[in-house]
Amino acid sequence: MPPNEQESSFPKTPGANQSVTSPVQETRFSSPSHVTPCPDGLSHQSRQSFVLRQSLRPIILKFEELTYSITSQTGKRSYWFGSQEPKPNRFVLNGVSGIVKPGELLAMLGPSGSGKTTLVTALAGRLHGKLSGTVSYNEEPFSSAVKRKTGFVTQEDVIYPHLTVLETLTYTALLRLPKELTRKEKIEQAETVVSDLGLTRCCNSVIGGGLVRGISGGERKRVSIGQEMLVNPSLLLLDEPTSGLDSTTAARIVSTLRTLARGGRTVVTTIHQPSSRLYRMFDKVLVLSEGSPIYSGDSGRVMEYFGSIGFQPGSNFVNPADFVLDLANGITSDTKQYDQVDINGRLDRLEEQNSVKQSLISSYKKHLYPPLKEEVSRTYPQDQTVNGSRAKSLTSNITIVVTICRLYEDRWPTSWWMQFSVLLKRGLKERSHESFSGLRIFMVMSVSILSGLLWWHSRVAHIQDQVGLLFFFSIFWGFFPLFNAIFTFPQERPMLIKERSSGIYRLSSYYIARIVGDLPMELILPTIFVTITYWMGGLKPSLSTFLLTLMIVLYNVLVAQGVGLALGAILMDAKKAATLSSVLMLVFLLAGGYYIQHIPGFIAWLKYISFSHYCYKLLVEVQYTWDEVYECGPGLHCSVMDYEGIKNLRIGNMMWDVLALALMLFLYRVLAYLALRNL
Ligand SMILES: Nc1ncnc2c1ncn2[C@@H]1O[C@H](COP(=O)(O)OP(=O)(O)OP(=O)(O)O)[C@@H](O)[C@H]1O
Repeated sequence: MPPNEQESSFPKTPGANQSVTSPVQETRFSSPSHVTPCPDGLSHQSRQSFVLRQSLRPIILKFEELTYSITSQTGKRSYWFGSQEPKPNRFVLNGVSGIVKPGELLAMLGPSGSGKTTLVTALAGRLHGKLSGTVSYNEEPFSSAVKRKTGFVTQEDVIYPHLTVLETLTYTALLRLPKELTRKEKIEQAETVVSDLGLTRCCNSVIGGGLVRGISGGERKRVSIGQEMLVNPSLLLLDEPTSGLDSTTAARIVSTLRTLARGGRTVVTTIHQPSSRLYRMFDKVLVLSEGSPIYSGDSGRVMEYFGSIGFQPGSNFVNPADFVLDLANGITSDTKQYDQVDINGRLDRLEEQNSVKQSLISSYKKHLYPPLKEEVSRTYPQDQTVNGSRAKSLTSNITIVVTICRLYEDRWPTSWWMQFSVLLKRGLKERSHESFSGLRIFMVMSVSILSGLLWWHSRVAHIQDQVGLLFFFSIFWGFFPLFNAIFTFPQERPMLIKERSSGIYRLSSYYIARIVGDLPMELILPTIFVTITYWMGGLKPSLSTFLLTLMIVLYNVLVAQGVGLALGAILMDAKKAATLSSVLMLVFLLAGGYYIQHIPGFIAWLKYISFSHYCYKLLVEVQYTWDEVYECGPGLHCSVMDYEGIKNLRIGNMMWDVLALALMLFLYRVLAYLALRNL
């Protein structure tokens, strides 16, 4: 990384210095002769630039008459079921149409709650529910191929907080770039994005978030954009990429978006309150008022249009964005200010605002919608895509482009094994702080030493104490891994949704990587615990018995972890899962066979679903032999197997207990996997 690269270098892509030209002129970037991704004879640097800066396969995005409604609740509770009565539908989007071509940057403006996020999510193919109307990408519906060519930056940045900027982008590159690129090339792509987005200065800083201090909000947003840029998306959709940022950083981000658009991409962004400097960078704007469009077209013609329908700004020097946002709220230059009106006046004012909004919606339908509808329904020649006729006439470069496009159309960008190994490494790195957290180690060490002292050199003569220690093993190493595991998927949910909706990896590779990644710590801590407590507690001084005890405890840990994963994945709510697992563990504790020896028959079945019961039984089975005796009264010796607490366990064939645990180990993990599939 060049040491002199400073943030001021941002952005350095070729289009950065270009003047804002019409999108029609810009389509030259999409010419196939320019989009050769990796022609031989070029340096690495220029190869990367080609891939990053020109769209491989431009997309014309069209949306027609999009309408989306939600059913909210009235708040009245039904007497019997406590459910709420459904309210009539509320329109979040109402007849929104538009067209964005490669090379264009469209901004969606509107007051808070006007439906911008809903619209951009619908265009990204991620909106589920009652969406009507059509969205097409080069005249085709949304598909996995489109998904892979689409970058979507959500309003909240979903990035791992403990990875550095470079690590974040490198892992994304390794996962998202096609398998035909070498590992080295992918890493170089990530480095190029780091420098292109002016992130060089903070590339080794952790992202941060929550309680972890990391890079700034603007830098984090650029990392999110960089993650999408890595795959050289043909269509880039962003939800409020500038919210919460200072005007300079916001301008930098919008300037990057414009540069990306100039590279032949179709870029759509929602934006809250752009300054006039930012506004000038947009090619087109779409203004929403309560879900209905009031303007759609050239950004430069907005004042002219509203002037033509009788809405003039109060002064000559007004930011067009402020002006249209006021209009979208129903506020015109004639509307009285808040502090100038009383309660009655406010009611009048609301009516006035509603009538302004209605008048703007009607004007849109009358003046803007007919030509827009005509433009949207026109079929555009596919000569902007490599599959078009122009492509056929071109030389060997095209072969490379077509190959790359085909790669992007594969179901998955990388092999299962590659996904697994990258996800495993990324997970280990991200969670290393928590896996090896001093607090966890301290907790396990202190509990093991304390229990070792409490059971210090217990003897078979004190059979009840010894059996209690074995029961404690099964319960402690049931609770602890279960509680750790229930948080796994609720915490990972946003990342999983984000990455799975981008089609980056298979669920199976993620799932197995996650389970394997958690294993070392899940197994190391109980090993330390058992080693300390077993010998301090005076259990059978035999290496083979110790090893068997350890294996049973580790087996129990894996089953408990599976239960926790399944509960977390099914409920997807850590609080609910924690409550349910407390109840479950309490049931297992009571039904385990240690506290209550004579459980009534009608409820005795509970122990068969308790993994702690099987673990406890196995621990007793390996600890004692049939010929062992204990002092059951003064001068009296009884067989250990006749001790009430052991007799009731019905010790017999260990194989069944091992099999029961194996079944649970498998079933709970399958349950968790199936629950994740429905995310
Ligand atoms: N799934 C949903 N459940 C309930 N309300 C919803 C849902 N989706 C959207 N809405 C409502 O639809 C309206 C539009 O929401 P949306 O997030 O699209 O607005 P926005 O313009 O992006 O707002 P902001 O600028 O504040 O982010 C809001 O009133 C929101 O509460």
